[in-house]
Parts: sequence; structure tokens; C-alpha cells
Amino acid sequence: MNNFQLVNKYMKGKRLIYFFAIFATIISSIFTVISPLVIKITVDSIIGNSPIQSKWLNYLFTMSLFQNTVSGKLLIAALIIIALSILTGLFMYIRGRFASEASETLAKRLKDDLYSTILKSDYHFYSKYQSGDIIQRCTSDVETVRKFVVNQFVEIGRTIFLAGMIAYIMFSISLKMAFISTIFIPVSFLITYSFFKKVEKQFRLADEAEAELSTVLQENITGIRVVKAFAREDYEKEKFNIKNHKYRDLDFNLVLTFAKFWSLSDFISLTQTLMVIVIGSYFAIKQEITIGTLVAFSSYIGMLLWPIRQLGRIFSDLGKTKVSLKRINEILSEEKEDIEKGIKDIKLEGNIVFKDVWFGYKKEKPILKGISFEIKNGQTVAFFGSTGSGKSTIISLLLRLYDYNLGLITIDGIELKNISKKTLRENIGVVPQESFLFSKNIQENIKITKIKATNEEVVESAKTAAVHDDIMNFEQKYETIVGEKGVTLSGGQRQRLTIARTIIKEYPILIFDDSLSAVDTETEEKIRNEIKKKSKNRTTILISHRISSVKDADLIVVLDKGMVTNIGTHEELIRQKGLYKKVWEIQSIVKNETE
Ligand SMILES: Nc1ncnc2c1ncn2[C@@H]1O[C@H](COP(=O)(O)OP(=O)(O)OP(=O)(O)O)[C@@H](O)[C@H]1O
Repeated sequence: MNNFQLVNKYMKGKRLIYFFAIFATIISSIFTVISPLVIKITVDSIIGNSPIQSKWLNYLFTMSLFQNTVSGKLLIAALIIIALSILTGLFMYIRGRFASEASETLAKRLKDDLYSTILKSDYHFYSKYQSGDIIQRCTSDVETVRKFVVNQFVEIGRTIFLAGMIAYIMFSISLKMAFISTIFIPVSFLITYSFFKKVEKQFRLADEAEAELSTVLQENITGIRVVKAFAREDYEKEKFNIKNHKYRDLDFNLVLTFAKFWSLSDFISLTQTLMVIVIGSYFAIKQEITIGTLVAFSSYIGMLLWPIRQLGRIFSDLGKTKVSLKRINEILSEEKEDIEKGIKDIKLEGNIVFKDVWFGYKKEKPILKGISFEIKNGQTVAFFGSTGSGKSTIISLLLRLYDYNLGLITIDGIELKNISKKTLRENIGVVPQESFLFSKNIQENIKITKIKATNEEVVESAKTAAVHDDIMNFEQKYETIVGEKGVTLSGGQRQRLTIARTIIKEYPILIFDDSLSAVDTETEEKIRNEIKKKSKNRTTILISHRISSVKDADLIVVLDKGMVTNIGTHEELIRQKGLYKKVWEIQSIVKNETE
């Protein structure tokens, strides 16, 4: 979709009022253009002696209403000018009203769709764009487009119409004065055009630099604890300074290009105005044109040069808007995840089979290399392995955050790719590695997976996750605000809250992705036993680096560099050579020494 099609699509339903806004602008420019004609008639025919050419104007000025005297005629001229100003204002109001309604609607729809695309895009999207950049595209880029639509685009019609009308009137009044008045217009236009070409690239670079700056800022605010804990303030400040410097230089270049353009454009405009006044006065003295014509041309030259100069501004804003639209369009054209496609509305039992599964985030670099295992409904299965061995990747495949490249994955005998993503995610509850909480109160955070949960259910799941006592110690209890703006929870409290949030909904398959690492082993065991007691048929998948966490599992799958190296129960694995036995020995020694 090109830029025009994009704007046109989002203006649906508001195109007519936007057209009215352009129409009102054109009408108001007609009234603007008439005023100097009234002044010319006043000077030449009311103060001077030339007869009024137009019949109806003659009739208007000789109306008996104000007596046919000079002061009566002057009063009529003044009233006409006042009426023209009122009408200009009225139509400018209509233009502002309609253009704002259309542009605000456009901006809102763009933001809505950008947000929905961000939420619905597949997982690759988040590794492609940085969060600061995404925020900038949804805010300042949309704002640039909105401003262009509400101001500049409406002005294009007015500018072209005004220039055309003024040129027509000038050439009808005096050919030679019109020629003198327009001699520099082509030069002015060419300068404007070349400026527009140059400035577009500069705007793009400045926009990208601003996005980089926002990203650094956003990262530092989110990770302020890490920054402070490692005393990285100076390093981060320097990093910010470099980006800030780059943005300042690019912005400064832009301002400089603008300054050069406006000064050159001012010079041409002043020369042009001066020529009209000097040569026009000479013609007036020689009585080749009337004084009224000179006065009218003095007004018209300002009015003509203004739209041409305005065109420069419109062109430069057009450049900026094109860049913003391209950045917005990039996000909007990202492929959306179709979470509904496939078998829907089924309750899974949790029989999971992986047969020679291969997967790589980049196809040429496999992360999982021929993984095979089988999990039966109701079993607790643990994945154990060194960091980066592919444990979380297996979970991502199960949730269809990514689709596997080769082999076969089935749940309850159905190939994974045939089950809709929505159904899968409604059946698989995950407690992720990072325990992110929203800026809401504890109760609302727990209810996120089950909006209609009762207060009793919230308390019950908090008790199961062994976090109820901690919550009751907070002053506001379940009403305590957590997340970015709320109270600071310990790592273990956050983890247990995310567990409560997941178990409140009874998923047939439950996954703990290293999500009890900040909880002591005793509490961990207690939590898992409580969960197990609640649903015996639930399939549970555990990922942990602790032998004590996985040793009671029905099956332990040991992974190394994307391959299954051992598989079996704890008793079986400690009798086999390999990573599991090695880690068990080390952790046993440490345990014995600390006891
Ligand atoms: N989104 C991604 N894009 C590209 N590579 C990725 C992505 N996520 C993980 N990886 C890579 O895939 C490999 C396996 O990562 P994974 O997170 O599955 O390991 P893990 O066994 O869960 O590690 P840990 O125990 O440290 O959590 C790593 O080399 C990692 O760098």
C-alpha cells in the first residue's frame, strides 16, 4: 500500500468532511483575494475619478442607502471589507473544525491499528524492532502525519487556488505589472523543490536517531535497578550522550538547511516586492497604471509570494510526513498471527510427542537437533540441561510462538500445526522465566488469566502458590499496587504471584520455565505438591537447573546443545554417565557441605 492509499484507507467515513474542509479553505481564499480589488476601486474610483467598471459594483456603491457621497461610498467599501473578513474567518473556522475531526480520527485509527498489529504480530516482530523505536512510530510519527493532514494538506488546495486566482487577477489588471510581479516565481519554486528533495533524507536520519535515543532512554528507565546495582550510571550517561549528540547534530543540520532555505527565499521575495513597488511607482508617476493598481499589486505580491513560500513549508513537511508514513506502514504491513486458524475449542489432555524435531530461529543455524521424547497425560516431566541448550525453545514450539522446521510434534495425536494457536494457548499455562507484573493491584494481576474469577478463587490460588501470607502482610493486602509504579516485591514474591496468576485458570498442561529459581527448595516442593493435589490428571512440564526440583519427575529429559543426551527417571539417570549425574554429584557435595 502506498502512502496515499494508506491515508485514504484510514480516512474512510471522514473523506467527505475533509473535502468540505478543503472546499472551505478555497472559499475563504476567494474572499481574501477580493479585498485588494475593493481597495483598488476605493482608491481609483471613490477617492480618484476613474469610473467603476463593473455594473453591479457601480450599483452597490451608488445605493441611496448611504447617500451617493464620498463618505457614504467609503462606508460601503469598509463594510464590504469587514464582511469579507468575517466570511474569511467563518470559512477558516469550518476548515479547522472539519480538518481536525478528520485528522484526529485518522490518528486514532492509525494508533489503534498499530497497537493491534504490535499485539498480534508473530514473535519475530519483537526481535526486529526495538521498543523505543516502536513507541516513536506509534506516537511522534502518527503526530507528524496528523499535523500534515490537519494543516498542510488542506493548505495545498488553498495555495494552488490562491496563486492561480491572484495570477489571473494580476494579468487581467495589468500585463506588464503582472510580468514584473512573477519574474522570480519560477526561481523561487525551483529552490523550494530542490530543498524538499534534500530535506527528506535529513528528516529520515533525524527520525531514526530520535528513535535510537528513545530506545536508550526507555531501556535505562526499565533497567534502572541493574544500572544502579552495577554502578553503570556514567557508562549509560555516556551511551546516552553519544546518541543525543548524534541526534542534536542531525537536527542542527536540518535547522541549518531550513535557515539557508528561508533566508534565500526571503531575499527573493523581498527583491520581488521591491521591484513591484519601485517599477510600479515609476509606471504610476508616468500614469501608465493607476495608483489603485499599484496599491492592489502591492497587496497581491505579498499574497502571491506567501503561497509560493508556503509551498516550501508544505513540501518539507511532506518530506517528513512521507518518512513517518513509511515507518508506520512498515509496522502495519507486518504479518499478523492468525491465532484462530486450525482446530478450535477442544480441551487437550496433554499427551505430548516430539519425533525427531529440528528447529532454528534462523533456518541455517539449528538450535534443536532431532529432539524426541514422549509425555503421557498426567505425568510430570522435567527438562534439564546447561544454559542455552534449548529448553525454553521447546516450550516456545509447544506454544507455537515459532513453528518447527522438521520432524513431528503431536498433542493428543493431533499434529501441533493443525491446532489453532488460540486453543493451544488456552490449554497450556506457562509460568515464564521473567515474572513480569502489570501496574495494577495484586488481585487484578492474578485475575489476568481468568477475568471473572471470584475473590475466593484469587485467595485460593495465592495460597497454593504460597504467597497469600506475604500479601496479607502488605498494608493494602490484595489491593496493593505492584508493577512499575507499585511496591517493590522480592524476586520470590514476584515468581509466586506469577504462579498464582497461572494456576487460577485450570490448564490441562502446566509449564514452569525455571520459574521457581528465586524460591527456596522447601517452598518450591510445597507449591508443586499443592498444585499436584488440585489436579491429578494435569500434565506438568518443569524446567530447572536444580536437581532437587526435577528429581521427583516421572521423566527427566537431559539436553545438551540442542540434543537429548539422556532420558529417564532420577534413579535411572544417576546410574548413567552424563551431565545429569555430574551435576547431581556436584550439587550433593555442596548440599552436604552446607548441612
Ligand atoms: N528469539 C531468539 N532468536 C534467536 N536466537 C534465540 C532466541 N531465543 C533463544 N535463542 C538462542 O537459542 C539457544 C537456546 O536458547 P533457550 O532459551 O532455548 O535455552 P535454555 O536452555 O532455555 O537456556 P537457559 O537455561 O539459560 O534459559 C540459545 O543459543 C539462544 O541464544
